[in-house]
Amino acid sequence: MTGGTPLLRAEAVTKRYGGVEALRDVSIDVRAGEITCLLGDNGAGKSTLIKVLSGVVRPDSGAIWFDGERIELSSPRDALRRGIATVFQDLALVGVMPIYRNFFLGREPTRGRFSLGWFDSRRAREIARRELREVGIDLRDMRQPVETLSGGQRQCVAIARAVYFGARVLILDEPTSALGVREAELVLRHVLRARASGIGVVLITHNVHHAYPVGDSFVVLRRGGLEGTYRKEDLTVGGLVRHMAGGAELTRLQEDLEKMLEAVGDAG
Ligand SMILES: Nc1ncnc2c1ncn2[C@@H]1O[C@H](COP(=O)(O)OP(=O)(O)OP(=O)(O)O)[C@@H](O)[C@H]1O
Repeated sequence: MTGGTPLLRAEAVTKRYGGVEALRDVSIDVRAGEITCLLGDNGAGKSTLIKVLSGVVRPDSGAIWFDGERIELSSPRDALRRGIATVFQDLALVGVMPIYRNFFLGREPTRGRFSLGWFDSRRAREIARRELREVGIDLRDMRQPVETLSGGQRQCVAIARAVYFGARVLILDEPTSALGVREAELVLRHVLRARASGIGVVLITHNVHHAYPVGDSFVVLRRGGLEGTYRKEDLTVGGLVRHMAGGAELTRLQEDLEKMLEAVGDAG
């Protein structure tokens, strides 16, 4: 286990929706300069956990710690103000708007001495072009609508925006789902750069083959509970697949089957 205080920690978090226990006593540590992968089957509780970490839902019980201090996240804005940025699957991009406009959506740089200064589009275009070029997306015209970009490029715009505006924790909700191999690679490279800059990344995915090469630790959820937390050095890709697929339950099933076969053999 890596020492030191985690940047962000959820401790024994429980969240119920009516009779459904979406999360049961789940803990996760997010460390600066590491990628923490959050994995689990459909309905395992991944979305609920990231909603708790990003201030969208309040847990029924449990605690959130940031920089060693216990905090309450009252809203997504509150989380963002602290440097916890989440890129949800819809990416919060406006397809028909130019790339640079999307990059600054709601946070436009202004010119002039007064707060009512006008939007400095030239500067905004330069910044957006520079930031995207840094992650390997070299586009000539920042005025082209964001919808003309590929899925991976759009994902990178959303990530670059969060990083540029000072994310300390970056939560990515299935950023590589529905992407081809090359596109997923583009996004994962970008995620690695975010890690190298000291950001604590939470990467939510179904895909073990995307998670394993980039992850430092792996949190596996199962039916709302914590199946386990593993460090990369203690885990093979096969091991991670087994944890995802049910781990202990599958092992028990295999043992039961072996016993049955032995019994059949003995009887024969
Ligand atoms: N707003 C809600 N109201 C009622 N039940 C909910 C709500 N949100 C989630 N749930 C339930 O909580 C459980 C966990 O759901 P959650 O969306 O967190 O899982 P997930 O791991 O993100 O799944 P997926 O990969 O399918 O998105 C599921 O049984 C789901 O039906």
